[in-house]
Amino acid sequence: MADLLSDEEIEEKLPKGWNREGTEIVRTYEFDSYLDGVGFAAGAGGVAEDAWHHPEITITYGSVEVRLTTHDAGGITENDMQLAERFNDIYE
Ligand SMILES: C[C@H](O)[C@H](O)[C@H]1CNC2=NC(N)=NC(=O)C2=N1
Repeated sequence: MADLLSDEEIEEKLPKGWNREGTEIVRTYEFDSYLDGVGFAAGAGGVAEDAWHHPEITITYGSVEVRLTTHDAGGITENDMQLAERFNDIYE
């Protein structure tokens, strides 16, 4: 199981556009259409399933909020950071 990251490590490792909120890291991705957001969420879901590490995804009109934490560890680990980077790769 991945180890919890320290406060300093979290700040240092946060991928572009992501912020820390307690025991989670969060990013809201903006889209021109609702269905673009749905498509992004579907892709993110596939990447998450491959990684066996699952985010909370909230789809609204024009944006998708993604929240990551490592439930097994009770906080933020390297697994969250790596998946956040992969979500950024899908988006960019
Ligand atoms: C039993 C199963 O391997 C675990 O529940 C996996 C599944 N997906 C997961 N997703 C997240 N975000 N954190 C976990 O600790 C986690 N653990």
